[in-house]
Amino acid sequence: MEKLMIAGGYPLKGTVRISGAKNSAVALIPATILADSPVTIEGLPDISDVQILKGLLEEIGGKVDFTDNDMTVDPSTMISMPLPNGKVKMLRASYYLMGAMLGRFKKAVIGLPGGCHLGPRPIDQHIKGFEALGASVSNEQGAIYLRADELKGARIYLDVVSVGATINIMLAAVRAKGRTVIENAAKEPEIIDVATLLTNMGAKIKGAGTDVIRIDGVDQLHGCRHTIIPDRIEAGTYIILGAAVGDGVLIDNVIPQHLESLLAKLREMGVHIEVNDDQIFVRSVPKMKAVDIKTLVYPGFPTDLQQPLTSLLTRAEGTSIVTDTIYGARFKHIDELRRMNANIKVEGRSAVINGPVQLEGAKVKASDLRAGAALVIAGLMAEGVTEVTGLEHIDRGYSHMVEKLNGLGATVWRENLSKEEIEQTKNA
Ligand SMILES: CC(=O)N[C@H]1[C@@H](OP(=O)(O)OP(=O)(O)OC[C@H]2O[C@@H](n3ccc(=O)[nH]c3=O)[C@H](O)[C@@H]2O)O[C@H](CO)[C@@H](O)[C@@H]1O
Ligand SMILES: C=C(OP(=O)(O)O)C(=O)O
Repeated sequence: MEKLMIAGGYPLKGTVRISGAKNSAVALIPATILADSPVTIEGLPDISDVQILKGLLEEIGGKVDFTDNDMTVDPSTMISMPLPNGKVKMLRASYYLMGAMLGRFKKAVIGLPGGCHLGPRPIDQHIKGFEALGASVSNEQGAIYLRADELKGARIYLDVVSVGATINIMLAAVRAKGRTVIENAAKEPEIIDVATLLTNMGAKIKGAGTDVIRIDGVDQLHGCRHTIIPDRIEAGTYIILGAAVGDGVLIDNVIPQHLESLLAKLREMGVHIEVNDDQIFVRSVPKMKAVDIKTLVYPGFPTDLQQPLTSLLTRAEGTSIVTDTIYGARFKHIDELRRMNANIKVEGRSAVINGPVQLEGAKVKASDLRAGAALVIAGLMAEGVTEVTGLEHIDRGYSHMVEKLNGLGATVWRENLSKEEIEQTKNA
């Protein structure tokens, strides 16, 4: 087990290149199951979620080569192996194996997913979709059992706008008989990316990126090459970091339109931002204004950037209120930020942040992926050294974070935990 050491209080400068999108990657990889010949996905991030999914595809008999961020999957030798336990519990997106395996084999057994603990994360809308397509679904001892004699297109209205349910239903529907219409679908860029891959594989999908998606089922899907979109959440994290401690940070390989809600808020705070075609330049300013933020489905402010932004808001003058309408309990980072001298309290679904304060280095623990990002940003802003544990969460979603930070002039390194520290982490 390791901890991340951060020598804080120094300005960062230079260029950071953004990796492929985690939340696309974790759907694109399972989508390859639906093809009958090899699929290559270019530009995948080097993160543990991707490695785990690679292992899961191999468990079901796929041949997978992952070299220099490009993954080629030969799905022709895959079998419908039950996956009730094991690796599926290590990430959220293993739920996409349900839609993809159901679509290909008309049956699947997949353990309930893991991922970040952000309060309750039900999958009732995924199940409603599978049932509407004709599958019988049961939950037995923590695993979902799915079976269908035949999948038939259906009209499905999502009661909750869900990224996961939208993609999962697409995966199950592309090889179903007839037309499926998903209404009240999520509109996140990752959904368009998955639809693009499936279309390149021969699927017939219209409307991805709007709230009505129409899918006309086809009998077979074939191999293709696909380049993943850049990670807007990783990009947003480095933009926030640049706003916090940047003496001129260029974020390279981004799609600026994916980040409009964040850029608007940062401009409101007074942060200096310049946008080019696929780059965003950000520079910190001595004084920033407090702002209120409400997380919403895309194109609203993303819940995944709420935690990193909280760290920056400790520097803003006045009171900021951050309300998470998607995950009302996504505030486990707040206690840790308080250890670093932040003046924040949680009231219901909101965090109330009073600033400005000078953060101070401390020993803190990442409880989930974006809490980890928030603590790294706070560590870079703080005076003194910060030690962050819980790195397995950060490794799920940030490719080569230490190298990227040090490339901007930070002094950040990983160290093994002592036996004593491992015991303390277990008891915490
Ligand atoms: C792997 C992946 O892409 N993860 C992202 C995805 O998670 P995920 O796909 O799990 O999130 P959803 O969009 O499904 O969840 C949105 C909201 O709907 C609720 N809900 C969802 C499904 C369901 O069947 N029933 C239900 O009630 C959830 O509890 C949540 O309040 O979108 C989230 C919201 O942008 C992001 O934070 C995650 O980073
Ligand atoms: C919550 C997240 O991921 P997951 O849904 O994979 O747990 C995230 O990426 O912030």
